[in-house]
Amino acid sequence: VPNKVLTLVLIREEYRILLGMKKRGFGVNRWNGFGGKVEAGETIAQGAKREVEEECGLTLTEFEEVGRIDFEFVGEPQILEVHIFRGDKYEGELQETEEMRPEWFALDAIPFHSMWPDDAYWFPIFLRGSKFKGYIKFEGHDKILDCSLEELETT
Ligand SMILES: CN1CCN(c2cc(NC3CC3)nc(N)n2)CC1
Repeated sequence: VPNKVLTLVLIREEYRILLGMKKRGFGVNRWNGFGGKVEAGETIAQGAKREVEEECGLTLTEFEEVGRIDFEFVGEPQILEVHIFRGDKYEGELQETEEMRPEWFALDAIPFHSMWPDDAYWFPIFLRGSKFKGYIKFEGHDKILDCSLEELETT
């Protein structure tokens, strides 16, 4: 079964990061970056930029892919291949949408208890500016069975 390619964008400033409270669908009631599926005819980066606009109204003007995590769920054949981007510069007005309620968080107050459990493992690598790739196996949506993360060159 081919992987399902998804995007995740974390817009980060010096001392704060932009997250959105997911109001419906996959990951509902958890804070997360912005992202979604990659559509036919668009690159992964174009898909990432589109999802940010759709989910919070901002237009990314500078962003780069910094990580990739393959997620497996016990009992499900399809791997989620999540491409993670750091958003550096943006334009536009932050807005709440049907999908997401955006909010800025201080880097020392990231609400990990209300996020996907894997975030606590790879956010520290992301926040020190490293590139990374990993594989994380879940049982359901709350239990991590295996986690392997590799830090690549430091950007
Ligand atoms: C489009 N979405 C869906 C997937 N996603 C995930 C997934 C994730 N863990 C995986 C066990 C689910 N952890 C974060 N932080 N984000 C990014 C946005």
